[in-house]
Amino acid sequence: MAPPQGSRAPLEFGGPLGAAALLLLLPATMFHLLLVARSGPARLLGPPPYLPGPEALWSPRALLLWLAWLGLQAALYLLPARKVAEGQELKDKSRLRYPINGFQALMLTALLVGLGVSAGLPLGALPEMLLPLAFAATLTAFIFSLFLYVKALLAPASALAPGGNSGNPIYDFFLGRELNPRICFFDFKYFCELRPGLIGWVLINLALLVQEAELRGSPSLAMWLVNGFQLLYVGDALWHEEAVLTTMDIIHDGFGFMLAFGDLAWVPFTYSLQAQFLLYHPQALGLPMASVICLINATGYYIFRGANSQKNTFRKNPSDPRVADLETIATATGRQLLVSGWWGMVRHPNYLGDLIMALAWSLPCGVSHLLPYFYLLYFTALLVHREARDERQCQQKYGLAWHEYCRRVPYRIVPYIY
Ligand SMILES: NC(=O)C1=CN([C@@H]2O[C@H](COP(=O)(O)OP(=O)(O)OC[C@H]3O[C@@H](n4cnc5c(N)ncnc54)[C@H](OP(=O)(O)O)[C@@H]3O)[C@@H](O)[C@H]2O)C=CC1
Ligand SMILES: CC(C)=CCC[C@@H](C)[C@H]1CC=C2C3=C(CC[C@@]21C)[C@@]1(C)CC[C@H](O)C(C)(C)[C@@H]1CC3
Repeated sequence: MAPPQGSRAPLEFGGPLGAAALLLLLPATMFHLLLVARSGPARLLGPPPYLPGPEALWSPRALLLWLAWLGLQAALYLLPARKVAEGQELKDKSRLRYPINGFQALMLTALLVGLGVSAGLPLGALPEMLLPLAFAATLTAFIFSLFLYVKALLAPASALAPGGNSGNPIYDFFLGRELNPRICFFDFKYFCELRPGLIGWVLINLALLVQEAELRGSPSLAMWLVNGFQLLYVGDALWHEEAVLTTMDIIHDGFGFMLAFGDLAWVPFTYSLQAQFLLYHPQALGLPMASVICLINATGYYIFRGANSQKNTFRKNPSDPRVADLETIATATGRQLLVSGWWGMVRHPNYLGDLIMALAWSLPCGVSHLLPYFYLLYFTALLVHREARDERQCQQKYGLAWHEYCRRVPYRIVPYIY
């Protein structure tokens, strides 16, 4: 059994108490949002319209459907991949290998859903099942995180994450102990981060669009925009799948309840909130306003993609002609930091682009309710917190060079503001 590691790593999320609170708060928030989105007043800050009884949450059919979805995505993950990528170097100097076939999984899922619908599959009935499906996903996340916690007890010390090994079971269960839990080639964290939740999100959006068409004759322009923007975001994530290998979640965070619940339940059931809201609260949106919103989304996407691609290209090969002319700072680790281009504008240009897109996803829902802006508010808090965590890690990693970078690029996310 591996001894607890990293016990001196500073505790995050308010330590064991904060982790215990989040274990309850995150699922409660998700169910609150699901209930409120379909209620008339749709008040984000008000009480839920009713408290669902066990019969509204528990459905063997929903559980079966959810497990079949996970099974389908796992089977698609195991299909031959166009490429196998290597991850970052690990503590023991080894590198893990990852299949790059996420976009293929998205396309095959679309094909299967298309075939199902033409054979009579009632996609428009899915929105009625959101509550029991979310319950099934939450249950799965709890059981799966328990499995991951136990599995980590058998893992060698070198396989453990820098955080998540405090010795406090609740904290470690929440944060995750093992960095890259796997069975053979099947990497649980990498699979969950990009497949069932992200693809499930766009499928739920599509089902909401279909139900709106069934109810009102055709989908509204607002629903088309939300579906289109979020499909672009998910398609982009899967097209640039390899880039996820350099994100904080894969490199630094253990795989525990936070990510398992986040990937499997939180993403599909709360990120589809705008489309859920639009089904029950139709909004009239004119073409001029729709064009402005498209422009906002395009600007956000341009910054998000430009910044992420610039960093990934640079990390893969600093002499790549696309980044070779950028100004850099040398660090004691041998790695360099970009100080011009996107990364010379603010220290997290990719977060800025992501936030601008988040705004564009909410605007089609109008300004009469706060609820569709939940994603923007939550995401701002998540990214500000994430930026602070990354800052600490970079300070540790790069020391003086990081200080120099912060001096040269003083703003974190929004130029001249933050
Ligand atoms: N939709 C959602 O719910 C969420 C989306 N995201 C998105 O995921 C993406 C990835 O985010 P995340 O993993 O947090 O962070 P980043 O992709 O920004 O990665 C941060 C890392 O980049 C490297 N880095 C920082 N500054 C520089 C520089 N100047 N030059 C070169 N490398 C630098 C450092 O790692 P090193 O030096 O070791 O390479 C640092 O640890 C973002 O676009 C974010 O918006 C994130 C969370 C949730
Ligand atoms: C509140 C809660 C449960 C927090 C858990 C956070 C997770 C929901 C997010 C942490 C990092 C994420 C990323 C994406 C989705 C949300 C989570 C899992 C991401 C896959 C979305 C698509 C992007 O293009 C991305 C690949 C850059 C991104 C990676 C981080």
